[in-house]
Amino acid sequence: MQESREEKLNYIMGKIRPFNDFPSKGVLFRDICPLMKDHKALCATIDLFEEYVKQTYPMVDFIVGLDARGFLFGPLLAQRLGVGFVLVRKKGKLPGPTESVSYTLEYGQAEVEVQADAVEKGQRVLLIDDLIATGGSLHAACELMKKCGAEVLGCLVLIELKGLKGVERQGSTPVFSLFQY
Ligand SMILES: O=P(O)(O)OC[C@H]1O[C@H](OP(=O)(O)OP(=O)(O)O)[C@H](O)[C@@H]1O
Ligand SMILES: Nc1ncnc2[nH]cnc12
Ligand SMILES: [Mg+2]
Repeated sequence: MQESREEKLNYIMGKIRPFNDFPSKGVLFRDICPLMKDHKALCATIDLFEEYVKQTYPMVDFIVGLDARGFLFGPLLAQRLGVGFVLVRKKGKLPGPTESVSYTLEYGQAEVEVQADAVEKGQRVLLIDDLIATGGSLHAACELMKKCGAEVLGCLVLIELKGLKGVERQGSTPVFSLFQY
C-alpha cells in the first residue's frame, strides 16, 4: 500500500538521531546516518523531494549538491527527475578552471568551488543540502551559481534549524525543508 506524506515524514523523522555536544559543546547535532542506512527512509526522503520538485519546478535543468552531505541526496533526486547533478565542492578538490566564492564561518573563512563549465548561462538550478543552520553554506553556493550565470530557482534541505535563521539569510531565494527543528 502507498504510504501518505505524513506517514513518510514520521518514518523518516524516527531515523534522525540527535547527539548533544557534537562536534563541540552546546551543539545539538542531527545525525542522518540511520536514515541513510534504512532503505525505506532513504526512498521516502527522495520521494518527498521528488514530489515537491515535480509540482513546483518542472523546468529545472540541474540539481546542484553541496559537498559533502548534499552529495548523499542530490544524485538520487537528480536521477529520479531525469536531470544531471552538479557538484559544489570545498576548495581545492576540482580539476580544471573553476569559479569560487569565499564566505565567513563562525571562526575563519571557507571557500566553495564549481567547475567553470558546470552550467551554462540561464540554466535553471535547484541546490540541495542535508541541513540549513546559519545558511552561510547555501548562500555561498547560491552566489557561486549566480556567478556562473545560472538561474537559482531555490534550495532543498532535509532539515532546517529554525533558531539560526538561515532561511532569512537566503533573501528572496525559496528554501524548502522537510523538517524544522
Ligand atoms: O547553514 P550552515 O551554517 O552553513 O551549516 C550547514 C552546513 O553544515 C554542514 O556541513 P559541513 O561542511 O559542516 O559538513 P559536511 O562536509 O559533512 O557536509 C551541513 O552539512 C551543511 O552543509
Ligand atoms: N546541528 C547540526 N547538526 C548536523 N549538521 C549540522 N551542520 C551544522 N549544524 C548542524
Ligand atoms: Mg555540509
